[in-house]
Amino acid sequence: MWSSSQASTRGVVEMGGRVEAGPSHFPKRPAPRNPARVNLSRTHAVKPCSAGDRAGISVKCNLGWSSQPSPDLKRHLRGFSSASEAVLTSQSDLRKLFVGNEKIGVLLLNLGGPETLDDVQPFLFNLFADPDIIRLPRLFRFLQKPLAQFISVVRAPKSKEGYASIGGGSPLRQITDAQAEALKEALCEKDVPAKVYVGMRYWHPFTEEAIQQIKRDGITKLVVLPLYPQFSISTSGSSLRLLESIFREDEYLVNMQHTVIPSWYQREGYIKAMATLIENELTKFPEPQKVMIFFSAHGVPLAYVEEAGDPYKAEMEECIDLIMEELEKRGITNPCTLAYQSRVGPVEWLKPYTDETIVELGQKGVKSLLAVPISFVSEHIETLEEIDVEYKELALESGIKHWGRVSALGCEPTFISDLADAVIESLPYVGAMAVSNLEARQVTTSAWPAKLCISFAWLVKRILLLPDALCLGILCLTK
Ligand SMILES: C=CC1=C(C)c2cc3[nH]c(cc4nc(cc5[nH]c(cc1n2)c(C)c5CCC(=O)O)C(CCC(=O)O)=C4C)c(C)c3C=C
Ligand SMILES: [Fe+2]
Repeated sequence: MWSSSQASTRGVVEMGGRVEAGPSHFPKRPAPRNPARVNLSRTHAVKPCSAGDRAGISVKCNLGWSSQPSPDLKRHLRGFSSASEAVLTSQSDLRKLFVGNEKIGVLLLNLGGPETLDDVQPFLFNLFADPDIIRLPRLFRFLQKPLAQFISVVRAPKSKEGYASIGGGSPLRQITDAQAEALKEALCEKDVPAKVYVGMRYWHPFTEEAIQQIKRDGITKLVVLPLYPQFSISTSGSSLRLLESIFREDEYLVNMQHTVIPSWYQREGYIKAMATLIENELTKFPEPQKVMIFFSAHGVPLAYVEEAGDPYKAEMEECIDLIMEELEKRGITNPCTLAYQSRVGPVEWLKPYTDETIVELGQKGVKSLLAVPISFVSEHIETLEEIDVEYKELALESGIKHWGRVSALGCEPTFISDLADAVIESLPYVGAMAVSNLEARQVTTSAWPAKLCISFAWLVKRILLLPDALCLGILCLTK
């Protein structure tokens, strides 16, 4: 098991070994229970399915809607049913998935990013206006938007510099669109024709726009798939909460059958694809077996995990255990370490921090480092600028001689095929939204601890680099 301090040291101390993996192998490992997950409808953890099921599927289908399950789909679902207690048992159950003119849609949820430098400030406004990013006490909710306006205006110049250095905007939209297209094709090849939509949280195409298109297209069964492998309140949670509020207001959507795949970091295809990227990158080092595999995950404030029950850290650690187990099966036994990057604000975030860990590794004599971004499946500002430029420079200054970085998965075929399988395996769970779930979620939300609410003043201080006195003023305001 990982702990904050272990993560940065054990792999180093035990050069040639690595931090011990969890006790079981991943096909049997259940997803940890997740108290903070949004219950949009019937969320479920999709379990890995056998690679053998996928072999030989080469049926190209025409675009359009299927009204009958194909033999391939039946085989998929049968495999899933016997392997992991899926709810469908008979042919007539299977047919229920496709009666009449059912239209399957997949909604990919992602963060979104500014496409031009002019978009940066309004993008930041949307981000900071999100109560899952900056939480204000109920009494001060009316300040959310003015505060977001203020912070976004002050932070924009620094953010713009970052986006300017990676070509003038975020590549997220293009990459996510390409992933959507690839997923549609993969589903089609598996004989499950579906439309794939992209709904971004903070920039175009916004989730609301995707939902309008889903309604115009008359989708009747929707699979909601956040593009974050691990669940966090601040990412998938925020997107699902927004979606839930959109659904609640809309009669069509309340009645539309849907399901949510809340996280999928434990899936075999994803784990194998990550392991392959690492394996390939290791060969580029002069002495591959001596390279420290350095997993760098996006951080979240510690209170999200410790107070609000965010499963993010647990899922991250399990994910890394699984990747290392897979590498071990391939005879790769390099040391590894996990650290968290991109913190904003002086409140404590998940530790160890990436920058501090790099310096420590240098001091401990590590000479070769392979950075592996682990919390996101697209290239973005934090891989292209923070890791490739800032952390690389820091590493070289700290005595690291050889630096490498694993690319984000993007449209890697094993990964996309696995996402398609996740969608197919989720179809038996598609069902109508239960009102009681909505109520349950509202209770969960309002029960979030007050500590999260007041920590925002410190966040604001750090984002704006404000002096302590002013920060204390903001803090007093919120108490
Ligand atoms: C799993 C991934 C992410 C988590 C968890 C996350 C939490 C989180 N982020 C901020 C503040 C900012 N994030 C910004 C950009 C950004 N964040 C993620 C992913 C996660 N964030 C991505 C992929 C991106 C980049 C998008 C792109 O355009 O390429 C930014 C803006 C960039 C900047 O100015 O630095 C901010 C600010 C908080 C506060 C938080 C948890 C509470
Ligand atoms: Fe972020």
